[in-house]
Amino acid sequence: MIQALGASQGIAIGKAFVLPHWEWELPDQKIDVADLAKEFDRLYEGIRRSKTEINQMRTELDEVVGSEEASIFDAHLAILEDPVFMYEIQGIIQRQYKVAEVAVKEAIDHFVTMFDLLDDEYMKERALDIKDVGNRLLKHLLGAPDISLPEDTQPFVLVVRELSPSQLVHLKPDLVLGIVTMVGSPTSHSAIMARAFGIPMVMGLEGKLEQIIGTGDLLIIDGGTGVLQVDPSSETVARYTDLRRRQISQREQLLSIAELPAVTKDGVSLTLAANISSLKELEAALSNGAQGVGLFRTEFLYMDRNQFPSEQEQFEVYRAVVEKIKGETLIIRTLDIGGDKQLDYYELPEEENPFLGFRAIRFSLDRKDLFKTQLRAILRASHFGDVQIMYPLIASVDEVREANTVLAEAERELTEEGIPHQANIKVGIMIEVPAAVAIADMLAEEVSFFSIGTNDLIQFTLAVDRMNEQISHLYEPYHPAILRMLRTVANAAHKNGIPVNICGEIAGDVNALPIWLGLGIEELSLSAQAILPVKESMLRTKASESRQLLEEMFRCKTAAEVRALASQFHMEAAMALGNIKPLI
Ligand SMILES: C=C(OP(=O)(O)O)C(=O)O
Repeated sequence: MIQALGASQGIAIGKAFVLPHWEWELPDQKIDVADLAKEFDRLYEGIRRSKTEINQMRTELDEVVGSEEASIFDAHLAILEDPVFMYEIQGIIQRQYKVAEVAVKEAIDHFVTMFDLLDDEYMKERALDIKDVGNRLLKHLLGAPDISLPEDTQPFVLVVRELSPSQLVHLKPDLVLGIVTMVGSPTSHSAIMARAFGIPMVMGLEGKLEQIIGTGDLLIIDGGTGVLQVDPSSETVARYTDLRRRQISQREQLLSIAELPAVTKDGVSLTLAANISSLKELEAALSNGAQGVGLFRTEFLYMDRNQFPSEQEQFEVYRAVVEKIKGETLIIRTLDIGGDKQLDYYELPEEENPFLGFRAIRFSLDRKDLFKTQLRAILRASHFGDVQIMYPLIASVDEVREANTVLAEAERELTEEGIPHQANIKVGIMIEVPAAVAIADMLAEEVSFFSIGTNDLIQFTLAVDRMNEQISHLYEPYHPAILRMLRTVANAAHKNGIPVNICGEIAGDVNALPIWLGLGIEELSLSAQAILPVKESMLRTKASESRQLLEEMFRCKTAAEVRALASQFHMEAAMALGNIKPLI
């Protein structure tokens, strides 16, 4: 068994097809000075063909999975128009008299090496984009065919060193059972698209691909746990076949509770809202019974494009979302850029610790022009439904007040311009910085709700980088320190009569449900796939028993003890109903 990173849920069992690395032989010749112009013409023709092809793929993808995913190709077009990339290629041709193919290859290698050295997940993804675009350009210059997948064979599990979005777009979901890549992280564009296509995927295998898997090997991949089995025994195949069948039928059965209210056995309700970053994700969330949106990560509207989105563009998206959720609440988080989320068209300063740096509300308060544009768009959308605003990474009362001053200005402007919007829009904050926990009582007096961003709160509290695989075992949501922080925040909020939401990934862990019920949390905001499992858990859980369990958890000194209590509670409730049997 090999442990990799789970990037797209689901189990795939099938024969491997190992995609060869995209490498071509390049002509080993120099050009005459007199032929320079001709060589540039060849380069420009290659660029033109590459752009046409990318535009075609963009249109195809738009039809299949939607414009959000298709916009990945805007980043590819931007590379072909990037003056720095182009100067590098032109410079090599002009100064070293190298043919266009060699110049393109050297430019790709130069930028990819530079980005890889940065040891930054985002830049590594950009390196992958450059390689993808550069290879396409090379293909056109050389007149080489596309590397194609077997079309007329049985469905297979695709194994590839790294997979670019443009390779992924050509995959036929009914032929590709699953995907294994050596390189990449679950936040990469390829992983996002695999999830959109519903193809199970594991990423980040260590070692040499060809030493691990060969074409024709039988593979099992579990995109939920990140487990990969190469040439498994017949017992393992039978076990995973059964697990796969049960996962599929569990998902189908769960759909039957999509319309039921999320209420515990003893009548306590908890709103189960959705975390989304696009309209496309909203559709999946709604079909899973989401009650509104608890976290709209707006930064994705700012990514994969060439400039900041205008007020009108943002307004149209926010309005479309609030209209789609029909009377439910939409919580829009203002731009949380920085950290691992960068913009191609705006250079954020290079930082030693970007997660602790110039990001989120700090960026917005520095660029009040951009912040006000976003607030105006949100306010305008608030005329069409229940929209609330949420500021990210708040660490002080001052930040809330300063942000509210910009909000008041935006509101005044709209009033003066006669543009309709909701008066006194509700404003809440993310609680994700330990300082905000310590002053939660003071912050609670300033805002209408809290939403605990456990992803960041855990990394900051435990001093464990959430992106660092080497210390991922220390990233522990069930740490007693985290439990205590959650209690501090819940108590401060409830004392001031404001609700508390949880929007970090831990909200989707069914074992954690008694913690939320015990603390009296009002809303969980979840990814689409997590909504129904959590609801199912709620329907067979008693809030009164959860409160007792939480008391016991608070007496535990280690995360392992807390975890054991949580999972035992969950298993007992499930087994009592006879709807869970141990999976493995
Ligand atoms: C929801 C959160 O924010 P992010 O978008 O950074 O995951 C969080 O930190 O829990």
